[in-house]
Amino acid sequence: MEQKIKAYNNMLELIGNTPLIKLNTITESFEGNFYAKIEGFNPGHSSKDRIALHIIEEAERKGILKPGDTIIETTSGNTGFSIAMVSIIKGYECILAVSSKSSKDKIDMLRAMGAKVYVCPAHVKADDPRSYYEVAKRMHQEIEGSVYINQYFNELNTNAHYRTTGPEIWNQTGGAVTHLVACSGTGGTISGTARFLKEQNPDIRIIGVDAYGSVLKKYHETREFDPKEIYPYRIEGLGKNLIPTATDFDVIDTFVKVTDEEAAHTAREISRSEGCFVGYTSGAAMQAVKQLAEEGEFDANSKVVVIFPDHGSRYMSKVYSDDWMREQGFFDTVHSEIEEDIQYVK
Ligand SMILES: Cc1ncc(COP(=O)(O)O)c(C=O)c1O
Repeated sequence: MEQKIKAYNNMLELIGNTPLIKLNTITESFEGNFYAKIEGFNPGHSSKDRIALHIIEEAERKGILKPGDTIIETTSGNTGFSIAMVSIIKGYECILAVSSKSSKDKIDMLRAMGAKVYVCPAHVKADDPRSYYEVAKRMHQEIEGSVYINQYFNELNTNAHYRTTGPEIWNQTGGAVTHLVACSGTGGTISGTARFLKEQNPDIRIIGVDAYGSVLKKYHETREFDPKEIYPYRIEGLGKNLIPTATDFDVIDTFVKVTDEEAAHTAREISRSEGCFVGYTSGAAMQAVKQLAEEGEFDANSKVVVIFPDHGSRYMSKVYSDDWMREQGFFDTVHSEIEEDIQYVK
């Protein structure tokens, strides 16, 4: 009798439908019920798989992309990895302009996935010719038949989450979700997901997470771009020094800012308390949940969904390195240095 082979046709079929997992320990003292959407379960280990697949398939559908064409993007690492993965399977060249703030692990991973990488200085203005935005734009002009994903200014980024992340959360919670807490970088995740959820139930509270050193929170409150809000910070993928059109500020109720230090410690705490190995911005999102709980945002009936955007393995030389934490001054009086857990047997 012929055996039925149970196999996926390729990695792309595994994108999306990530699990929603109840948080138990880290939220123990808070009122309400808390669930994490674990985007590290995507085959490229982050939520960016969703937008890479959606944007590339839309370009194919419109006849913009032909076999062998080049896909160009700016990225803090995750989007690049996802685009490189989709490009391999679909047969495109992939060029990535990345920020020098990205971890070495991330850059090496992009190279491992066959991408051509340009590392650009992180602390220059967005319109500086050395910024990764300007470098990507230039490459796009120079390379014939190239497609520039432009995730910060591409409505398809937001649409990808409107079509996938939003409906998944609605179905996984049986429509009971009361709060969404999500990081905002391009804003695609929070805006697309929120737009879908608010269409189902306009009372769902949408809370964006921003970094100190980013303009997003102030812009949301005043609709004014304030350059005085901008200064260097460490966390990658959270906050921005410009206003992305992929962000729909109208569907976000409020923004919460978190520090680099608290986000880093909270990422480590999630891993150690929930057994869920997550990235730096997951720590930021969870830190925002902690601050909101302290402010009395939740009650016993709250069903809070927090999005954990990527997997912890990408941060071994950053938040999961004690040396790095020490160099940043993150082991201070509030967070004393963790006990030495490694025993060297001689
Ligand atoms: C690790 C990480 N977390 C969060 C985000 C924010 O997601 P979005 O760009 O959809 O706002 C990004 C985006 O670059 C990211 O790389």
